[in-house]
Amino acid sequence: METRKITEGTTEVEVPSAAIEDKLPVNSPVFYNSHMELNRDITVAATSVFVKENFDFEERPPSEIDYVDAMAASGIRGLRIANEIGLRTTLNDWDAGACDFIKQNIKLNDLSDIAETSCRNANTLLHEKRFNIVDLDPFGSPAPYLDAASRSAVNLLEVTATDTAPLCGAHLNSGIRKYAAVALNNEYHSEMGLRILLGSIARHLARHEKGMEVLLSHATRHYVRAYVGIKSGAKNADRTLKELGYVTHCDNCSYREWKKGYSVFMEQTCPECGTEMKSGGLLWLGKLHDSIFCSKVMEEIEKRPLGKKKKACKIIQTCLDELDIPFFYDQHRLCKQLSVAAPRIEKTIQDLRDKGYAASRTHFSGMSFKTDAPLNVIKSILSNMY
Ligand SMILES: C[S@@+](CC[C@H](N)C(=O)[O-])C[C@H]1O[C@@H](n2cnc3c(N)ncnc32)[C@H](O)[C@@H]1O
Repeated sequence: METRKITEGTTEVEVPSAAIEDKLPVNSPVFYNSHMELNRDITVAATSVFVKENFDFEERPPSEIDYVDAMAASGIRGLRIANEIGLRTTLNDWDAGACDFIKQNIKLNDLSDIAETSCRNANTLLHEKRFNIVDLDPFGSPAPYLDAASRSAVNLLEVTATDTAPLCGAHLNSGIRKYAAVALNNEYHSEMGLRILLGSIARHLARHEKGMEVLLSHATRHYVRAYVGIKSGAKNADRTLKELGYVTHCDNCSYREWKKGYSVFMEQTCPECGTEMKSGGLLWLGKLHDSIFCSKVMEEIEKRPLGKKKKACKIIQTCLDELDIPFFYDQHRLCKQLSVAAPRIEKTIQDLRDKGYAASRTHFSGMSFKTDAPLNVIKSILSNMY
């Protein structure tokens, strides 16, 4: 089989040439997606910050903190964690061909003292063994692995989901089956997807009497990614579950309301235009980022030799600047409803701030913004009628 060496950060791995050349590397015996280098760059920076800043890890050398790359493929993600941060790493994949590549790549990076191969079903491994940090990066949905990962993870859980159709409401029933939640497929569907995933993670952790704190989460290209710090104990689990709730949305005029809680009463008729509204949930209505954590991730990205430094900085900076409330407004959609030309997004944000409201751009979409202003105020500003 023809293979090629590729480098990400300061780590080199050998992968089948077919994995690099194919547009969708489905014909390769081992999966490698170069488009996910950005995701891995952020993983290295975020994991490094978590380890440095975590109280529980004080005085412990990185080689005593264990990280599992539960779906490792070539091993690139976990090898970067071992090589670039020095954590004790388990690289797991149930595919024997992938494990051959992992073994070879451990040797290639001279990491045999801190990295080991495991060739098992991720669920079996995670149900049997606790790891300080668990990383899930499956094909498609992480839903089948969330229970085992929630049981295993002691300090940090990192999850990628590429099944955006169920998460964002495009495949409604699939989303209900996988995440036990109704996702609304409207203009803020990317934020909906991230919040549905976080809601599901919170409920899985709660079963194991663990709460969570969202340190960083983002929706980028075809995937969503979450980094959640774990707080063990029933009280923390109960506190976390209080951040879940429901949203109602009017497709006609974009009015939306959300409420935390399990038995909340919400208006079904839009108070703005009288249209029947749609309800979504259960989803995470808490914060999507921790600003101190994100500032440190930003500094870490700046310091490190990362291939996608510029893009990574842009994502984290926008997350940092983003008003951390649900849900963003799509300016084009609002302007279409009003039959007015869309102004520059900066102007809208400034106008909202000038009227005393909080407003910001959002990492979810360049043509959208977040604000605490009511819909009627936003619309009068957009139509220059305020
Ligand atoms: C998306 S790839 C992982 C990519 C890798 N983390 C990276 O950053 O390049 C998913 C991998 O999970 C493996 N996999 C799928 N289901 C699994 C399971 N139940 N247990 C263990 N590995 C699994 C597949 O063989 C595949 O190599």
